[in-house]
Amino acid sequence: MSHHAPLGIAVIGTGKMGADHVRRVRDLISGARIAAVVDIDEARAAHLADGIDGCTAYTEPAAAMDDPAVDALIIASPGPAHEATLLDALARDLPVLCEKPLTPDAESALRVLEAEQRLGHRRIQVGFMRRFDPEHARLKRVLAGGELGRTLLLHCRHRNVSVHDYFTDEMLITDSVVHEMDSARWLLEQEITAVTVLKPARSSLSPRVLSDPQLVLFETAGGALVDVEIFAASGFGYQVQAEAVCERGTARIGEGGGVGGVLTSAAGRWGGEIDQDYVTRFEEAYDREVRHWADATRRGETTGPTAWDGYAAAAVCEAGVRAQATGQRTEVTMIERPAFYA
Ligand SMILES: NC(=O)C1=CN([C@@H]2O[C@H](COP(=O)(O)OP(=O)(O)OC[C@H]3O[C@@H](n4cnc5c(N)ncnc54)[C@H](O)[C@@H]3O)[C@@H](O)[C@H]2O)C=CC1
Ligand SMILES: O=C1[C@@H](O)[C@H](O)[C@@H](O)[C@H](O)[C@H]1O
Repeated sequence: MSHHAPLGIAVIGTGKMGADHVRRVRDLISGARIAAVVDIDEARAAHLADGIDGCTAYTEPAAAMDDPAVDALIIASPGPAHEATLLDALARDLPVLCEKPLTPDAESALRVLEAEQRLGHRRIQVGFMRRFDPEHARLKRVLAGGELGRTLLLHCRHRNVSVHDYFTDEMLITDSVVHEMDSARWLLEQEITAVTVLKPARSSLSPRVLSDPQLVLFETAGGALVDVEIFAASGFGYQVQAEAVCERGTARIGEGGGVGGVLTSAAGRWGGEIDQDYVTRFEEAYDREVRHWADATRRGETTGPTAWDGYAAAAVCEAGVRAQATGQRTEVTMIERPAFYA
């Protein structure tokens, strides 16, 4: 498929991320337009469609997929809804940008992986947008450059101001730490082999259903250790930080506090602002991610993070959820990487 007419995109799930992707495609992505929006909340989709020329609102993902104006999909419904939509999309050979997680557990991710392989070509890009973040890309280049030697440790901090009211302990792993699963695999170019989860005293300010914060430890195939602090309701700001400790030095990102990292000195104080949300902290990454996907799709290609990457993260999530529940170090079980995803 090579597109001259604008690529007609359906956005499935029009909550926080979906609505942001709709705005992004509408305002920033050349050669693409929003042809449909889908939400089980009929009023939400209808309200969004109202402001966009030639956009139809649906409550069923499959109905949008059957709309001849729709060439490709962005899936931004919650993780547990992704599998059914992905399988329907693959059955129709539609290109998809699927928000992370691909699916929340390994078995469902494997079903998606198998369906894409049966189709015989890649159609899924997974929304691991940190790979498109300039800071993460610089860290990747430094580590790949080899001057610092092997990476032995990766210290990560992942702090949200707050989370949706439907957030659970499990989602700390499958919805939040899933980002570090992907960034660690990508930065270190190694699979994660085991997960341990430790819980300090919970913050009395976090939602009662959450044991928040938690400390998650990954072991990797090459012997590196990755520790991740996940603090879902930190209250004060959005921070994603990483420091790689290598044989000949360290490299760290995420210290600037986001919003351009401007440090001010005034009125007897110094400091800067901290982003309050991923929507601003990763704005450039999302823009680059969606542009990359739309451009590749118009060329008839699928690139970026693969369904294999989504499956690998889901396999680690599954071990992580078990480790969280049992307090035990839990080994990751995953299939061999199929040649299809080499
Ligand atoms: N890459 C990133 O940094 C981020 C990714 N996400 C991901 O984006 C996705 C959506 O997250 P949010 O926007 O925060 O959630 P949200 O709760 O704000 O929005 C989800 C929307 O999907 C709708 N929905 C639920 N089931 C559906 C179905 N089967 N079909 C169609 N619509 C359905 C809901 O009614 C709601 O409007 C999740 O996969 C999440 O992990 C979310 C935030 C940041
Ligand atoms: O993907 C995201 C959310 O779904 C998740 O819940 C947050 O913890 C992450 O920081 C954000 O990037």
